[in-house]
Parts: sequence; structure tokens; C-alpha cells
Amino acid sequence: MATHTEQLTPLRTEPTVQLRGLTRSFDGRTVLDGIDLDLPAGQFTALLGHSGSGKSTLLRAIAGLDHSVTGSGRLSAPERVSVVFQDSRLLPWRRVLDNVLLGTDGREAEGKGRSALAEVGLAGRERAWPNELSGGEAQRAALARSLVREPELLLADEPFGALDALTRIRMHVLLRELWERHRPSVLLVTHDVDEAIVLADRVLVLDQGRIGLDLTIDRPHPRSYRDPLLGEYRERLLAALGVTEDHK
Ligand SMILES: Nc1ncnc2c1ncn2[C@@H]1O[C@H](COP(=O)(O)OP(=O)(O)OP(=O)(O)O)[C@@H](O)[C@H]1O
Repeated sequence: MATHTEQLTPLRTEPTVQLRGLTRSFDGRTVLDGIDLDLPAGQFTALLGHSGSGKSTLLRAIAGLDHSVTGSGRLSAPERVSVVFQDSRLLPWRRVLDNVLLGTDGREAEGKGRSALAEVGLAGRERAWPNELSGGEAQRAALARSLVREPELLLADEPFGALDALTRIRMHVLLRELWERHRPSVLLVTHDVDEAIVLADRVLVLDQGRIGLDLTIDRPHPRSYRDPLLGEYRERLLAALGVTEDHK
């Protein structure tokens, strides 16, 4: 956890993540400007915002990966947190299963690693090298690596940003299935309004260092991009992002 941020003492009834007055700045420029936010246990939340709005900065703060960044505020997050990035960050000199098991120990770890790989559709690829995987398969392996830690909170920073459209849709289905089975709290950073409304039950828009919009998406799953009832949510989110009809 960042040393400049006071640790809130979590109570059982409190949400998984709690932020109070969280600020972060770089070179005197404020990127996060006093954010108050609760993420309830088991909620799937997406975070939208323009490029440079501070989405990754917020995610890194919650992950406790920002010790050298100037800031203040109060933050509480669970101990078991997994982070997935746009690139899989697999170690090229370790086989897929060894990558998944990295940092785990105990006799049951290998079995858990194998079943996590099976869950993401990579059974039989345990001994493959990372460079033998496609981009989508590498992200599946990264998801398996995050799952094996049984996280209470999964932070995902544009995890599908580098994938082609079809692979992206398959990964959406997979991520939602994994969430339904394991029920961690999820915070998914994305640029993609449709990805946010198809996957998440709550969508936040980061704007000028604050949460500019906090929208509950009250539609059943699985959702389709073509669902006309999602259109209203899309319009509200695009408006919050400053995208008007003329810009679409
Ligand atoms: N380590 C750093 N040093 C200096 N400035 C930084 C650093 N990290 C982020 N910033 C600045 O903070 C602002 C927010 O960056 P951040 O990466 O959080 O935005 P983002 O919303 O995730 O952007 P994108 O969608 O383009 O990934 C940007 O202006 C960025 O240049």
C-alpha cells in the first residue's frame, strides 16, 4: 500500500474497496482529485475515461503499486488482489503452467494451476512456452494466473485492448463466466463503452480527477451488444465522455 495513504481499517460489513479523498499527482499536476468510492464485495465494475484521465493511476493505487507517486487520502483494499494488464506479462523463459504457478506454494498449487488453465480453455497447453501462444491464449493464461490466487479483487487494465474483435468477444464471455463462478470484485479499466456495458453491472466514468458518472446497468446477463435497451446506457456514458451525436 502506498506509504502516503492512510490505511482504513476494514470491517466485515464494509465494501471490498473503499477510497476516501484519494489524490494522486505527477509533477505538480493533479490526476486524481479527492476520489470517494466504494466497491462492494463481488461487484463487477467497469471504469471508463478519456486517455490520460487517470484510470491506470487509480487502478495502480488500489493495487498498491504506486509507492513513489505523490498523493494522499484513505484507502482500503483486500489482501488477495490479482492484476491483469493489456499484455500478458508471462515470463518467456517459463512454461505456461510454471507462469501460472509463479509465487504460489503448497502441495495443492499445481492441481489448482492445472484446473485454472482448464477453466480458461488451455488444458493440454501446460508445457507450452509463452511464445507458442496466440495473443488471446496468452491473456487466457494471464487470467488463469490471476485465478489461481483466488483473489477477492481482480483489477484488469485494458486486458483485451490488444486483441482482435472476435477474440475480444470470446474473452468477454470467458471473463464473465469466470466472474460468475468465483465472484471476486472486479474493476475493469477499458476505453470501450460497449465492453463496459456488456460486462459490468456498474460503470464509472473518470473525469477531471473525479468520478463524473456512476451508472448501474440493470440488464440481465448474458448481454448482447445489439440489445436496444442497452442503447440508453450507451448514450449516457457517451455523453459523460463528451461524445455527442456529431462526433460518433
Ligand atoms: N509515472 C508517471 N509519471 C508522470 N506522469 C504520469 C505517470 N503515470 C501517469 N502519468 C500521467 O498521469 C495522467 C493519467 O495517466 P493514466 O495512465 O492513469 O491515464 P489513463 O486514463 O489510464 O490513460 P490511457 O487510457 O491512455 O491508458 C497522464 O497525463 C499521464 O501522463
